[in-house]
Amino acid sequence: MTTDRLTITRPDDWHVHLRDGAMLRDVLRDTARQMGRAIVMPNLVPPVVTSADAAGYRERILAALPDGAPFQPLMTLYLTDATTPDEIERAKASGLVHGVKLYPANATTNSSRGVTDLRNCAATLEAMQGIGMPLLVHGEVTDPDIDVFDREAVFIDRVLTPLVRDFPQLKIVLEHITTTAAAEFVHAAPANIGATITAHHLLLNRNAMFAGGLRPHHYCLPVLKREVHRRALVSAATSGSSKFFLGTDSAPHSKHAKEAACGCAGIYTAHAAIELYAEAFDAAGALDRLEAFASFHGADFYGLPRNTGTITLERASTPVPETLPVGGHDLVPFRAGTTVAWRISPG
Ligand SMILES: NC(=O)N[C@@H](CC(=O)O)C(=O)O
Ligand SMILES: [Zn+2]
Ligand SMILES: [Zn+2]
Repeated sequence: MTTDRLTITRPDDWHVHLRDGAMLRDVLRDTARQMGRAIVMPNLVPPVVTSADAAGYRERILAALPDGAPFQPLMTLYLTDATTPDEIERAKASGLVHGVKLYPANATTNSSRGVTDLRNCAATLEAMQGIGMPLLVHGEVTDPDIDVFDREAVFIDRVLTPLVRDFPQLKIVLEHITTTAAAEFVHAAPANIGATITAHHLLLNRNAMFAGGLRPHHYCLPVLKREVHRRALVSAATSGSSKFFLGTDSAPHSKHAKEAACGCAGIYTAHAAIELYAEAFDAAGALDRLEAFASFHGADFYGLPRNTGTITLERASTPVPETLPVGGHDLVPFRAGTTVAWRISPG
């Protein structure tokens, strides 16, 4: 029997880029339309490195929210070589900061001030472990000798495995996992290790970057992988394991920044996020597992209450515009000019 309507507890997005300035208001509307809360990434220019930065950014988000939207931003700090244990204490005491993000220096968009060597952060990681502040990880090595498709797997061997050994109580979220290696690592790890999975990594393999020509709107980091990896991610997301939860990594860049000689990494999915996950779960015959993945596992991992409201999804082929106006520029959303198979019921 196929399900055409599905009511679930309002989901949360445990990894999203809302940006700042002119872009913020437009992308926030998409996220706030469906998500109860979101873990907001700190890779602004300049990055969100102190609790004071996070509090200021949170105020700008709240000011940009549509009236009456029941959305709560959950703030993060950007870890640098210079982040102190005191800053972690302040972050915890603020009650606003829910994670600290590790970007290996130059691994991805706006990561130039990221960590050059995790050994510089030992005292800070110790403080995070002690007070239960999660470390959120962009898990790719930056060594130019490592093939771009292997950067996540090598990160797990070289960085994550020793990190878990040295800080066994540290809560860690391996963000936007893309490989069998990552799914297996997280499955086998203790309960303090979780992972987010994006909709686009559940729906696409790397062929999508080269379908009939170069497709910059399918370029993100970590880059799309082979079909065998996509299948492993679908298995993990639909397994029912509480270690895996929804994190869109919706990462807006303007059309001109993507369609360029050196195009930016990032895929925009916030306009249809839960709808795209519904497609992926439906294709796997696992719609009954969507609610726990989207609305329970993340909240439980972060030690936050589950949302109480609901949303209803209905099966209906829904067009996606060629472009969306975002901050005065055109942005090309995921599925631009085509359709998504689900929509949120208006009534
Ligand atoms: N995922 C991406 O391709 N890009 C993200 C950064 C990130 O999450 O690595 C961005 O900020 O644009
Ligand atoms: Zn990342
Ligand atoms: Zn991201």
